[in-house]
Amino acid sequence: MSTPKTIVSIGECMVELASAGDGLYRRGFAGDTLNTAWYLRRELGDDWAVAYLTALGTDGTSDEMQAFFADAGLVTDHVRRIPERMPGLYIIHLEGAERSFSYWRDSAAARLLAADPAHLARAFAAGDAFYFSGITLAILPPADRQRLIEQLASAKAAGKAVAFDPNIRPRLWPDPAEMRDAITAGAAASTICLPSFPDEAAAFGDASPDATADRYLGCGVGEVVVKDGADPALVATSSHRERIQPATITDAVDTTGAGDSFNAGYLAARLAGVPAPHAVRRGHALAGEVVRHYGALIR
Ligand SMILES: Nc1ncnc2c1ncn2[C@@H]1O[C@H](COP(=O)(O)OP(=O)(O)O)[C@@H](O)[C@H]1O
Ligand SMILES: O=C(O)C(=O)C[C@H](O)[C@H](O)COP(=O)(O)O
Repeated sequence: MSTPKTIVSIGECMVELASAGDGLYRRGFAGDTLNTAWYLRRELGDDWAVAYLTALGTDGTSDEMQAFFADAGLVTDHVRRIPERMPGLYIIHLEGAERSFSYWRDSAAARLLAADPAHLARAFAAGDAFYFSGITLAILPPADRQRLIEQLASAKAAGKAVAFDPNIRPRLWPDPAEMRDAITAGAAASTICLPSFPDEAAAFGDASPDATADRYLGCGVGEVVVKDGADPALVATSSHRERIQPATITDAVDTTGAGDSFNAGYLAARLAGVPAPHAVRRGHALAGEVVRHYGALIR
Protein backbone atom coordinates (compact mmCIF):
# COMPACT_ATOMS: atom_id res chain seq x y z
CA MET A 1 0.00 0.00 0.00
CA SER A 2 1.25 3.49 -0.77
CA THR A 3 2.06 5.94 2.05
CA PRO A 4 -1.11 7.72 3.16
CA LYS A 5 -1.52 11.44 2.70
CA THR A 6 -2.06 13.53 5.82
CA ILE A 7 -4.73 16.10 6.64
CA VAL A 8 -3.75 18.27 9.61
CA SER A 9 -6.56 19.76 11.69
CA ILE A 10 -5.45 22.76 13.77
CA GLY A 11 -7.09 24.08 16.92
CA GLU A 12 -8.20 23.59 20.50
CA CYS A 13 -9.71 20.58 22.25
CA MET A 14 -11.35 21.18 25.64
CA VAL A 15 -12.79 19.14 28.43
CA GLU A 16 -16.52 19.00 27.57
CA LEU A 17 -19.27 18.64 30.17
CA ALA A 18 -22.52 17.59 28.46
CA SER A 19 -25.80 17.16 30.31
CA ALA A 20 -26.66 13.60 31.25
CA GLY A 21 -29.95 14.69 32.90
CA ASP A 22 -30.84 15.26 36.56
CA GLY A 23 -27.98 17.75 37.04
CA LEU A 24 -25.38 15.15 36.07
CA TYR A 25 -22.71 15.87 33.46
CA ARG A 26 -20.82 13.48 31.27
CA ARG A 27 -17.16 14.42 30.76
CA GLY A 28 -15.85 14.23 27.22
CA PHE A 29 -13.13 15.88 25.15
CA ALA A 30 -14.23 18.12 22.29
CA GLY A 31 -13.61 21.32 20.38
CA ASP A 32 -14.64 22.27 16.87
CA THR A 33 -11.46 21.28 14.98
CA LEU A 34 -10.99 18.14 17.10
CA ASN A 35 -14.58 17.12 16.38
CA THR A 36 -13.98 17.47 12.65
CA ALA A 37 -10.69 15.53 12.91
CA TRP A 38 -12.44 12.78 14.90
CA TYR A 39 -15.21 12.40 12.30
CA LEU A 40 -12.70 12.70 9.43
CA ARG A 41 -10.84 9.71 10.88
CA ARG A 42 -14.12 7.79 10.92
CA GLU A 43 -15.10 8.82 7.36
CA LEU A 44 -11.77 8.66 5.49
CA GLY A 45 -10.21 5.45 4.20
CA ASP A 46 -6.67 4.18 4.81
CA ASP A 47 -5.20 6.42 2.13
CA TRP A 48 -5.47 9.42 4.50
CA ALA A 49 -3.95 9.93 7.94
CA VAL A 50 -5.56 12.59 10.18
CA ALA A 51 -3.22 14.58 12.44
CA TYR A 52 -4.23 17.05 15.16
CA LEU A 53 -2.07 20.13 15.72
CA THR A 54 -2.65 21.65 19.15
CA ALA A 55 -0.93 22.36 22.48
CA LEU A 56 -1.62 20.67 25.82
CA GLY A 57 -0.10 20.84 29.29
CA THR A 58 1.83 18.14 31.07
CA ASP A 59 -0.91 17.48 33.67
CA GLY A 60 -2.98 14.31 33.97
CA THR A 61 -5.95 15.71 32.03
CA SER A 62 -3.62 16.60 29.16
CA ASP A 63 -2.22 13.05 29.22
CA GLU A 64 -5.75 11.65 29.06
CA MET A 65 -6.65 13.99 26.22
CA GLN A 66 -3.60 13.03 24.17
CA ALA A 67 -4.38 9.34 24.78
CA PHE A 68 -7.93 10.05 23.61
CA PHE A 69 -6.57 11.51 20.34
CA ALA A 70 -4.36 8.47 19.81
CA ASP A 71 -7.19 6.03 20.63
CA ALA A 72 -9.32 7.80 18.03
CA GLY A 73 -6.62 7.00 15.45
CA LEU A 74 -5.31 10.56 15.17
CA VAL A 75 -1.62 11.26 14.58
CA THR A 76 -0.31 13.12 17.67
CA ASP A 77 3.18 14.09 16.38
CA HIS A 78 2.15 17.75 16.26
CA VAL A 79 0.79 18.08 19.80
CA ARG A 80 3.00 20.51 21.79
CA ARG A 81 3.23 19.81 25.53
CA ILE A 82 3.72 22.95 27.65
CA PRO A 83 4.42 22.70 31.40
CA GLU A 84 2.37 25.15 33.55
CA ARG A 85 -0.56 25.20 31.11
CA MET A 86 -3.69 23.02 31.05
CA PRO A 87 -6.57 22.40 28.63
CA GLY A 88 -9.65 24.64 28.72
CA LEU A 89 -13.12 23.44 29.73
CA TYR A 90 -16.70 24.14 28.61
CA ILE A 91 -20.23 23.24 29.67
CA ILE A 92 -23.03 22.78 27.13
CA HIS A 93 -26.35 24.40 28.08
CA LEU A 94 -29.37 23.08 26.22
CA GLU A 95 -32.69 24.80 25.56
CA GLY A 96 -34.58 22.22 23.56
CA ALA A 97 -31.92 20.95 21.13
CA GLU A 98 -30.26 24.39 20.77
CA ARG A 99 -27.02 24.80 22.65
CA SER A 100 -24.97 27.55 24.21
CA PHE A 101 -21.62 27.26 25.98
CA SER A 102 -19.89 28.46 29.16
CA TYR A 103 -16.10 28.43 28.72
CA TRP A 104 -13.07 28.40 30.98
CA ARG A 105 -10.32 28.69 28.38
CA ASP A 106 -8.51 32.03 28.74
CA SER A 107 -5.17 30.50 29.75
CA ALA A 108 -5.52 27.19 27.89
CA ALA A 109 -2.35 25.59 26.53
CA ALA A 110 -3.89 25.62 23.03
CA ARG A 111 -3.41 29.38 22.89
CA LEU A 112 0.29 28.59 22.32
CA LEU A 113 -0.24 26.12 19.47
CA ALA A 114 1.40 28.43 16.90
CA ALA A 115 3.96 30.08 19.22
CA ASP A 116 6.90 27.92 18.12
CA PRO A 117 7.75 28.64 14.46
CA ALA A 118 9.79 25.43 14.04
CA HIS A 119 6.98 23.26 15.44
CA LEU A 120 4.49 24.90 13.10
CA ALA A 121 6.77 24.58 10.07
CA ARG A 122 7.28 20.85 10.73
CA ALA A 123 3.53 20.25 10.82
CA PHE A 124 3.01 22.16 7.58
CA ALA A 125 5.83 20.28 5.87
CA ALA A 126 4.19 16.99 6.91
CA GLY A 127 0.67 17.90 5.73
CA ASP A 128 -1.01 17.43 2.35
CA ALA A 129 -4.24 19.18 3.38
CA PHE A 130 -5.24 21.43 6.30
CA TYR A 131 -8.33 22.31 8.31
CA PHE A 132 -8.81 25.17 10.75
CA SER A 133 -11.55 27.45 12.06
CA GLY A 134 -12.37 30.92 13.24
CA ILE A 135 -12.04 29.57 16.79
CA THR A 136 -8.45 28.55 15.98
CA LEU A 137 -7.77 32.14 14.88
CA ALA A 138 -9.63 33.66 17.85
CA ILE A 139 -7.58 31.92 20.53
CA LEU A 140 -4.17 32.96 19.11
CA PRO A 141 -2.20 36.10 19.97
CA PRO A 142 -2.15 38.34 16.84
CA ALA A 143 1.50 37.57 15.90
CA ASP A 144 0.91 33.82 16.13
CA ARG A 145 -2.34 34.16 14.17
CA GLN A 146 -0.40 35.92 11.44
CA ARG A 147 2.26 33.18 11.44
CA LEU A 148 -0.42 30.51 11.08
CA ILE A 149 -2.20 32.37 8.27
CA GLU A 150 1.12 32.72 6.40
CA GLN A 151 1.70 28.96 6.62
CA LEU A 152 -1.86 28.29 5.39
CA ALA A 153 -1.44 30.73 2.51
CA SER A 154 1.83 29.01 1.49
CA ALA A 155 0.09 25.63 1.56
CA LYS A 156 -2.68 27.03 -0.65
CA ALA A 157 -0.08 28.52 -3.03
CA ALA A 158 1.58 25.09 -3.22
CA GLY A 159 -1.72 23.57 -4.43
CA LYS A 160 -2.73 21.89 -1.17
CA ALA A 161 -6.35 21.84 0.06
CA VAL A 162 -6.96 24.29 2.92
CA ALA A 163 -10.44 24.12 4.48
CA PHE A 164 -11.81 26.77 6.84
CA ASP A 165 -14.95 27.00 8.97
CA PRO A 166 -15.30 30.60 10.20
CA ASN A 167 -17.29 29.21 13.20
CA ILE A 168 -17.84 32.74 14.46
CA ARG A 169 -17.78 33.15 18.26
CA PRO A 170 -17.96 36.91 18.97
CA ARG A 171 -17.25 36.34 22.68
CA LEU A 172 -13.76 35.05 21.85
CA TRP A 173 -12.74 38.27 20.09
CA PRO A 174 -11.74 41.62 21.62
CA ASP A 175 -13.86 43.55 19.07
CA PRO A 176 -16.00 42.88 15.99
CA ALA A 177 -13.67 44.63 13.53
CA GLU A 178 -10.66 42.49 14.52
CA MET A 179 -12.88 39.42 14.27
CA ARG A 180 -14.09 40.27 10.77
CA ASP A 181 -10.55 41.12 9.58
CA ALA A 182 -9.09 37.86 10.91
CA ILE A 183 -11.94 35.74 9.48
CA THR A 184 -11.51 37.42 6.11
CA ALA A 185 -7.73 36.82 6.18
CA GLY A 186 -8.35 33.16 7.13
CA ALA A 187 -10.72 32.77 4.19
CA ALA A 188 -8.21 34.34 1.79
CA ALA A 189 -5.69 31.64 2.81
CA SER A 190 -8.25 28.85 2.12
CA THR A 191 -9.45 26.82 -0.85
CA ILE A 192 -12.72 25.64 0.77
CA CYS A 193 -14.88 27.72 3.14
CA LEU A 194 -17.66 26.18 5.26
CA PRO A 195 -19.59 28.98 7.03
CA SER A 196 -22.96 28.82 8.87
CA PHE A 197 -25.43 31.42 7.62
CA PRO A 198 -26.87 32.72 10.94
CA ASP A 199 -23.35 33.39 12.29
CA GLU A 200 -22.34 35.18 9.09
CA ALA A 201 -25.52 37.27 8.96
CA ALA A 202 -24.91 38.44 12.53
CA ALA A 203 -21.20 39.21 12.06
CA PHE A 204 -21.08 40.53 8.49
CA GLY A 205 -24.68 41.62 7.87
CA ASP A 206 -25.16 39.20 4.93
CA ALA A 207 -28.77 39.37 3.70
CA SER A 208 -28.85 35.80 2.32
CA PRO A 209 -26.70 32.65 1.99
CA ASP A 210 -25.92 33.84 -1.56
CA ALA A 211 -24.45 37.03 -0.11
CA THR A 212 -22.26 34.94 2.24
CA ALA A 213 -21.08 32.80 -0.69
CA ASP A 214 -20.36 35.91 -2.80
CA ARG A 215 -18.30 37.48 -0.01
CA TYR A 216 -16.10 34.39 0.48
CA LEU A 217 -15.73 33.70 -3.26
CA GLY A 218 -14.61 37.33 -3.46
CA CYS A 219 -11.79 36.56 -0.98
CA GLY A 220 -10.36 34.02 -3.46
CA VAL A 221 -11.90 30.84 -1.99
CA GLY A 222 -12.69 28.41 -4.81
CA GLU A 223 -15.53 26.53 -3.12
CA VAL A 224 -18.00 27.70 -0.46
CA VAL A 225 -20.68 25.70 1.36
CA VAL A 226 -23.07 27.84 3.42
CA LYS A 227 -24.76 25.69 6.09
CA ASP A 228 -28.08 26.78 7.54
CA GLY A 229 -29.32 24.30 10.15
CA ALA A 230 -32.54 22.59 8.98
CA ASP A 231 -32.62 24.79 5.86
CA PRO A 232 -30.82 23.90 2.61
CA ALA A 233 -27.03 24.25 2.40
CA LEU A 234 -25.82 26.35 -0.54
CA VAL A 235 -22.79 25.01 -2.42
CA ALA A 236 -21.16 27.66 -4.59
CA THR A 237 -18.20 28.03 -6.92
CA SER A 238 -17.63 30.83 -9.41
CA SER A 239 -19.53 28.82 -12.05
CA HIS A 240 -22.13 26.75 -10.18
CA ARG A 241 -24.65 27.09 -7.32
CA GLU A 242 -26.92 24.47 -5.83
CA ARG A 243 -29.12 24.27 -2.70
CA ILE A 244 -29.30 20.92 -0.96
CA GLN A 245 -31.93 20.22 1.68
CA PRO A 246 -31.02 18.08 4.72
CA ALA A 247 -33.46 15.34 5.76
CA THR A 248 -36.20 16.41 8.20
CA ILE A 249 -35.20 15.46 11.72
CA THR A 250 -37.88 15.31 14.39
CA ASP A 251 -35.81 13.77 17.19
CA ALA A 252 -32.82 16.18 17.44
CA VAL A 253 -31.60 16.41 21.06
CA ASP A 254 -28.36 18.46 20.86
CA THR A 255 -27.01 20.36 17.85
CA THR A 256 -23.47 20.61 19.31
CA GLY A 257 -21.04 19.41 16.66
CA ALA A 258 -23.57 19.58 13.80
CA GLY A 259 -21.44 21.96 11.77
CA ASP A 260 -18.18 20.22 12.67
CA SER A 261 -19.45 16.79 11.61
CA PHE A 262 -21.03 18.22 8.45
CA ASN A 263 -17.57 19.57 7.57
CA ALA A 264 -15.98 16.14 8.11
CA GLY A 265 -18.55 14.36 5.95
CA TYR A 266 -18.14 16.98 3.24
CA LEU A 267 -14.32 17.07 3.32
CA ALA A 268 -13.89 13.28 3.47
CA ALA A 269 -15.99 13.05 0.32
CA ARG A 270 -14.13 15.88 -1.43
CA LEU A 271 -10.70 14.43 -0.55
CA ALA A 272 -11.91 11.16 -2.10
CA GLY A 273 -12.80 13.03 -5.30
CA VAL A 274 -16.59 13.10 -4.85
CA PRO A 275 -18.24 16.11 -6.58
CA ALA A 276 -19.25 18.96 -4.25
CA PRO A 277 -23.08 18.57 -4.39
CA HIS A 278 -22.86 14.90 -3.47
CA ALA A 279 -20.31 15.73 -0.75
CA VAL A 280 -22.92 18.07 0.78
CA ARG A 281 -25.30 15.09 1.03
CA ARG A 282 -22.60 13.18 2.91
CA GLY A 283 -22.22 16.16 5.25
CA HIS A 284 -25.98 16.34 5.87
CA ALA A 285 -26.19 12.59 6.54
CA LEU A 286 -23.43 12.65 9.15
CA ALA A 287 -24.65 15.86 10.86
CA GLY A 288 -28.17 14.42 10.92
CA GLU A 289 -26.84 11.50 12.94
CA VAL A 290 -24.87 13.76 15.33
CA VAL A 291 -27.82 16.01 16.30
CA ARG A 292 -29.66 12.93 17.60
CA HIS A 293 -26.94 12.45 20.25
CA TYR A 294 -25.83 14.44 23.29
CA GLY A 295 -22.37 16.04 23.08
CA ALA A 296 -20.21 16.69 20.03
CA LEU A 297 -18.92 13.15 19.39
CA ILE A 298 -20.97 9.98 18.88
CA ARG A 299 -19.35 7.19 20.87
N1 LIG B 1 -32.67 20.91 12.90
C1 LIG B 1 -31.94 20.28 11.98
N2 LIG B 1 -32.53 19.44 11.11
C2 LIG B 1 -31.82 18.79 10.17
N3 LIG B 1 -30.48 18.92 10.02
C3 LIG B 1 -29.84 19.75 10.85
C4 LIG B 1 -30.52 20.47 11.88
N4 LIG B 1 -29.61 21.23 12.53
C5 LIG B 1 -28.42 20.97 11.95
N5 LIG B 1 -28.55 20.09 10.93
C6 LIG B 1 -27.48 19.56 10.08
O1 LIG B 1 -26.24 20.09 10.54
C7 LIG B 1 -25.65 20.94 9.54
C8 LIG B 1 -24.96 22.09 10.20
O2 LIG B 1 -25.90 22.78 10.99
P1 LIG B 1 -25.71 24.30 11.42
O3 LIG B 1 -26.70 24.51 12.53
O4 LIG B 1 -25.85 25.16 10.23
O5 LIG B 1 -24.20 24.31 11.89
P2 LIG B 1 -23.50 24.86 13.21
O6 LIG B 1 -23.53 23.74 14.20
O7 LIG B 1 -22.12 25.16 12.74
O8 LIG B 1 -24.26 26.08 13.63
C9 LIG B 1 -26.80 21.30 8.62
O9 LIG B 1 -26.33 21.65 7.33
C10 LIG B 1 -27.60 20.02 8.63
O10 LIG B 1 -26.98 19.03 7.83
O1 LIG C 1 -17.12 26.71 20.86
C1 LIG C 1 -16.06 26.05 20.89
O2 LIG C 1 -14.95 26.53 21.06
C2 LIG C 1 -16.13 24.62 20.68
O3 LIG C 1 -15.29 24.08 20.03
C3 LIG C 1 -17.28 23.94 21.29
C4 LIG C 1 -18.00 22.94 20.41
O4 LIG C 1 -17.49 21.64 20.50
C5 LIG C 1 -18.07 23.34 18.98
O5 LIG C 1 -18.03 24.72 18.86
C6 LIG C 1 -19.31 22.85 18.36
O6 LIG C 1 -19.45 23.50 17.14
P1 LIG C 1 -20.74 23.37 16.24
O7 LIG C 1 -20.47 22.30 15.25
O8 LIG C 1 -20.83 24.71 15.59
O9 LIG C 1 -21.89 23.04 17.14
